[in-house]
Amino acid sequence: MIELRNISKVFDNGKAALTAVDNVSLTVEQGEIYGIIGYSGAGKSTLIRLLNGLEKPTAGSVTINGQTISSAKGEALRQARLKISMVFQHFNLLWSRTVSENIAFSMQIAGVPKTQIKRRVAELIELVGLKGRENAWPSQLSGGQKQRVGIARALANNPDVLLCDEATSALDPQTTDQILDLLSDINRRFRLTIVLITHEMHVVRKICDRVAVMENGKVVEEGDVLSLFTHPQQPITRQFVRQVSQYAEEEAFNPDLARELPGTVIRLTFTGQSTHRPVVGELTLRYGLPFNILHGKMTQTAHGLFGQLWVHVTATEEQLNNILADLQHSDIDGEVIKHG
Ligand SMILES: Nc1ncnc2c1ncn2[C@@H]1O[C@H](COP(=O)(O)OP(=O)(O)OP(=O)(O)O)[C@@H](O)[C@H]1O
Repeated sequence: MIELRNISKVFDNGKAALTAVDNVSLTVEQGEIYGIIGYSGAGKSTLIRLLNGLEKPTAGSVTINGQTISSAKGEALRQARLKISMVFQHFNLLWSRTVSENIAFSMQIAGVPKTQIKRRVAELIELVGLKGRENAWPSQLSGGQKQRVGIARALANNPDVLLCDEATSALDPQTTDQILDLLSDINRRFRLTIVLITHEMHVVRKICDRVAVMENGKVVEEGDVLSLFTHPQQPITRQFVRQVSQYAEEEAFNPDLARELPGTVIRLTFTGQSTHRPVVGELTLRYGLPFNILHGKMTQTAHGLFGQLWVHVTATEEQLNNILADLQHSDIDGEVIKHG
């Protein structure tokens, strides 16, 4: 659906060159919610502007639905951009137009007949939950309502791709969740491909299928959300994972606890179906050993739960090997973090 091949963007003001996006290659599948996370200055905004053709890459190509956006010009680029919509952090509404008029605007520009516009606006108002607010002015709306208008407006021309640029960063946590639920609902109902950029891991955890982590213009880590949460490889990814409250630093397992105990401490990491199994109970019954739970945490993502449990047990070498084999068999990652 979306293919970025070796994309680089260098800004050169004559004195110094700055590489904002550095050799990025990504593929986003049709119907996916794809997150791009990074701190300020990582290159996310530049990357999203390359996706909708607002910036031309210095090197590489951007292809959306088989069309090469990076080399499209004039009318071809204009037509392609009609199918790539954007939702902004600060809503970017027209303040002198009502809710309905804001939503209608891009259809008027595209020359859609009036009766069709009226029907589509009513449909979109319903979809984003703004019934009764059709004639309100943007200044009369809450932040969440403004973003609902922004989303309705972005959907007006039935886009193939919805780009969200920090769409919830100006909202409070409760409103953020409502807007994320709306985006997730739209994605499911219309199989609309969504690419969102954010600096909040909560957004990724709540609605993304896959995620790319950006640092200094590069994608340093990429994968499905559950794998990234359970096996973050890069220090920056670990920092983002810790951002999510359940994984906050103060709730991390205290390694001193393991050092003081005789025997073995195993960290179990489970995802998906394995979170529903009474694993510790099963192991206790099978081996007749008392497992002591030292620490545990669970996190919900768009693809189900994942969790980690730290257990302490005194077992023979043979029992321990069997326990680890059993865990592997049940799709649970068992890591001995202290032995003997
Ligand atoms: N038009 C431009 N001219 C020169 N430098 C630019 C331009 N646009 C972005 N940059 C630089 O490119 C780098 C990446 O910026 P970008 O806005 O893409 O990052 P970001 O991850 O979106 O951060 P933020 O969330 O703060 O916008 C920054 O160092 C920025 O100063």
